[in-house]
Amino acid sequence: PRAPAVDLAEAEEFLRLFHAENRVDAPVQQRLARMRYEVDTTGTYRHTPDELAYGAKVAWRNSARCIGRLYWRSLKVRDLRDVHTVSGVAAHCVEHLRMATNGGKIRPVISVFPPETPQRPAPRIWNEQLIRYAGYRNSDGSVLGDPRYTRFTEAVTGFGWRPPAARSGFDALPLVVETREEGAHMFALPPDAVHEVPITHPELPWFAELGLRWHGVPVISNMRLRIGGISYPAAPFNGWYMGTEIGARNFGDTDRYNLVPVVAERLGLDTSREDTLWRDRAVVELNRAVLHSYHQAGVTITDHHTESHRFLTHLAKEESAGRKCPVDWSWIVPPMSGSQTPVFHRYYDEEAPGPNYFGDDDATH
Ligand code: HEM
Ligand SMILES: N/C(=N/c1cccc(CO[C@@H]2CCNC2)c1)c1cccs1
Repeated sequence: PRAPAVDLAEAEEFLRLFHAENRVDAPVQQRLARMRYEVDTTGTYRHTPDELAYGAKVAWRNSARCIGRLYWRSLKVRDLRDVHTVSGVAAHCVEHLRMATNGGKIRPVISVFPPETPQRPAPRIWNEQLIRYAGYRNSDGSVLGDPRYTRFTEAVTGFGWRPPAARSGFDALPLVVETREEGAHMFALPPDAVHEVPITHPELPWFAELGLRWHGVPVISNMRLRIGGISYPAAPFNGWYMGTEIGARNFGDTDRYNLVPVVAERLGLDTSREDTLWRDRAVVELNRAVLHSYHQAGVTITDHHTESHRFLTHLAKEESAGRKCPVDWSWIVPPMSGSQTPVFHRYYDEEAPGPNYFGDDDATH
């Protein structure tokens, strides 16, 4: 059975938007006629490089959960729609890491691999992010590394992946890429493509003894880019981190590295009762260490206060451009000190128009 043809309404809406927001010499009717002909004869249609680049940028602009949208126009779009093999996808993902890292001055980049078409299914990347750390479950139930990835670690180990001789809490997992023709294949990331930051504290020397580090560049690789009815399931994109993602969530969540009690003890805080606010004091120091370390290492990072102000600037710019800006308050408000940021104290529009990025849990694919 043929895959459902492209949603013509979504395709037309996108092409009209592209023509409206960009200086395009050809009349939109011609472009629409060509698209309809392609959909009728092949069940899909191909975006021009300019349409693809614009679609990826607008999908970012439409991402209601993203606080970092002020720079949506600066996204660097890599058109990799002619890369169909697992080794080609893997090699370009490594190149993506190098381009995005840029010696620490991180550049927002997206790599767009082939879309789903009736003729050929798209390549798929099974990692949630290009760089994630292994989680090794010990017999006593304790975990070395990131507890979020114990199942992924067991799966790739079953596939033949071998951890480093000396396992650590920060061993980068292999990339898993699948195509219909070749099946799923694993690729180790070259260590020099994984830029890492050692975590130290601006005033507390003992912090370094915790032996913490984190990778510089976050690259989301499990979200589907949808543009004008076309679905690109492999389109890894990166920005830079907001410190709270590492300091409050990756290091702070009890089902992740769970470091708040450790830091509280080393700070000598009274952890015997909740109302000493030991958790709040420890998570602040954890976040100060993250921001300090990235600044020391010359790796781009932003704090949740600065990023909140930037986001409200973006919101004002969108409103003066006559566009609605979709915002999911529960994601935009940072996971610590919420009411200390200006994004907390207001309401927003919620509905998100296309193009957009979709997670697997999102209803519409
Ligand atoms: C340039 C710096 C950027 C910063 C500081 C930033 C910041 C963030 C943060 C803090 C989140 C919430 C993540 C979480 O709570 O787990 C987020 C979500 C998101 N960002 Fe951005 N972002 C940036 C660039 C980008 C780019 C380049 C794209 C895509 C082209 C993007 C697309 C998204 C999407 C789709 C989400 C929601 C993810 C989901 O629903 O799971 N962001 N961003
Ligand atoms: N700073 C970032 N943070 C994230 C952006 C989107 C998603 C995520 C991770 O989301 C996971 C699923 C829900 N929380 C963790 C993190 C960026 C990654 C890629 C571009 S910017």
